[in-house]
Amino acid sequence: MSSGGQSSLSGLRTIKRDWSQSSSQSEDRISWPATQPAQSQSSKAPQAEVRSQRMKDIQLALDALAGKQPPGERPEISTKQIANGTKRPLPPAPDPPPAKKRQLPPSWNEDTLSSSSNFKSSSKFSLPTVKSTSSTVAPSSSKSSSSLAGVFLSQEQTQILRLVESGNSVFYTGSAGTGKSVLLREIIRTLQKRYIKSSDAIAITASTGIAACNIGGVTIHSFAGIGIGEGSAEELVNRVRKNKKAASRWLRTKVLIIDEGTFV
Ligand SMILES: Nc1ncnc2c1ncn2[C@@H]1O[C@H](COP(=O)(O)OP(=O)(O)OP(=O)(O)O)[C@@H](O)[C@H]1O
Repeated sequence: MSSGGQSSLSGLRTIKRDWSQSSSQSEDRISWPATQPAQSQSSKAPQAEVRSQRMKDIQLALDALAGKQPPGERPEISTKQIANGTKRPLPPAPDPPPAKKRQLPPSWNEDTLSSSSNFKSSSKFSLPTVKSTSSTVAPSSSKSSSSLAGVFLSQEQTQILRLVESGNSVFYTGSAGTGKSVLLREIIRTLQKRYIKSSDAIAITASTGIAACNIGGVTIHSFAGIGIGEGSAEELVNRVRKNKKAASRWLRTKVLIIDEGTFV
């Protein structure tokens, strides 16, 4: 190995190395680019520029040795790709398809839609018309506007309703599903209209709590103020007379309705 020097403006010297003694090291031999010799002593090139050029040359040589590729030809790997574990550069994303223009029917005029006055008229929704149904209680004299739509009392139901309206005490019964509850709701509706000023005039009761809830009333025992109803009739009457609230209820009641009365 010999070392020699050729003076340059940067102050560095070209080192010549003899690699012939070791063949195994020949592959790693660095081909140091030769520093451009100073053309003349009187050159005014700044030392910093020459020094940076020298450093670039060295860097190029090192990169070429390490990667076998010039730095400019190596693919750029972003930090994102490294984080994702993908070292290969991703293919460029395809261009998004062009936005399709909505096709309007030929009868539509876009100028018409853009006009504010016409827009008001076109945005007027036409909801389906709901036809109100008036009282459907059969050919009765009472016109109940709040009765259920589509319910027409049968002839028998209408007959019972008329008896109640006339002030008669009525007991009606029938098999399951014969329309007793429907009739009772109509009776209550009719009487509530008649006694609209004194709501206490109608006592809506039932023999059981569930039956009372179905018609919006209370149990007959609760209304009467007799507790569980133990004792003789005289004893119960005396108990009601002593209960001022219960006695007052009895006195104000004009109509007593008892649903499921057969269970009392
Ligand atoms: N006049 C009517 N018009 C139309 N539907 C009716 C009429 N009367 C009763 N119905 C129908 O018949 C069915 C039975 O009526 P409802 O419940 O009043 O009978 P119910 O005698 O009280 O029965 P249950 O004794 O089991 O309580 C119900 O679906 C009711 O809507």
